[in-house]
Amino acid sequence: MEKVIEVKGISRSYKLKTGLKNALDDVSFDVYKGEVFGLLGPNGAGKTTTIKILTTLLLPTAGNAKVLGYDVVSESHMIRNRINFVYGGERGVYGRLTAKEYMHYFCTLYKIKNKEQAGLIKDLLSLVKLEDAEDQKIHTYSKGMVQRLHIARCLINDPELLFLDEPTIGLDPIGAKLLRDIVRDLSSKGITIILTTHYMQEADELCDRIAFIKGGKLSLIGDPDFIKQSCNHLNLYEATMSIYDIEKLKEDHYFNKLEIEVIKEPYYSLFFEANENDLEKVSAYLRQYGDILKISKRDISLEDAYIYHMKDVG
Ligand SMILES: Nc1ncnc2c1ncn2[C@@H]1O[C@H](COP(=O)(O)OP(=O)(O)OP(=O)(O)O)[C@@H](O)[C@H]1O
Repeated sequence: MEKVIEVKGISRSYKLKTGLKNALDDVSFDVYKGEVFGLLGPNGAGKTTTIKILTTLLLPTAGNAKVLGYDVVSESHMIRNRINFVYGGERGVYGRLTAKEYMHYFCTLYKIKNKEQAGLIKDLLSLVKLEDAEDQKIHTYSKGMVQRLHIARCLINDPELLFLDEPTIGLDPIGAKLLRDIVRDLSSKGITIILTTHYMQEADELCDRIAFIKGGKLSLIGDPDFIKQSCNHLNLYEATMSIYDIEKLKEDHYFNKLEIEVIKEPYYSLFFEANENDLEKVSAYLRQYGDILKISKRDISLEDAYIYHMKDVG
């Protein structure tokens, strides 16, 4: 498989008054052509720093990285024309322009020939489902439309590699779904995509492989199933039952990470982790609190795995 990104031991530190801050610490990974690769981690983990280094906007303080075969430090000029990026919640749009005018402006910046601009703009605005709003001024756009316009803009230079940093942040569920559909569409066209997101369901849906990053270090890398399987030892249950002493149950240390949802008293849904792997034994224990209507072991989600692996992050 062709590697489009090769990261070898990159670090990035900042000098602060309080000492040296390691934003990235000896991170290594590869990304293959055509992948949707997710970088997941809490705020301040080092995701944006990684993306800035790979998009040649920031220099690493140690290690090296190649993008499309070129070194991000010494050959950055060879990389820039062949990649593009969108930061979530990006402002930087010119509200008084229409989408078409905005795209023409960027086409000119990207030195697209005048006679090719109209056709390209039409195709790109239609790809991001903005064809009906192309003559509308951008300040009338919803957040989701603005975000899709950013995507259209970053496709002008026909990039082989796209960096999307929290592309669905602040979007409503329909706007976010539209954007995910576009990401899938771009991926099916062979564009390699590096994605950061705080939405685990989104990462699970879109990413071929995922890297967990915390405290500037890469902690786990693999496809979503592999990441979930890393938590196979967790015994997660969900139950629907009547409970007559909910306070007693809340204090029972048999249940870890207990979440309780009231359906209609005395009926509740319970979500919890137990040290016990045997459903029968867990059911027997639970019966002291009431009658069980339904109980099952729950599959491990990417969010479960994320919470487990990030648990010691403050
Ligand atoms: N210019 C800077 N000077 C000092 N520290 C910085 C600078 N830029 C980033 N950092 C620090 O580097 C660490 C990594 O930041 P980064 O923006 O890469 O995190 P992130 O994973 O993208 O977080 P978020 O999810 O909040 O976007 C943070 O602790 C941040 O405060």
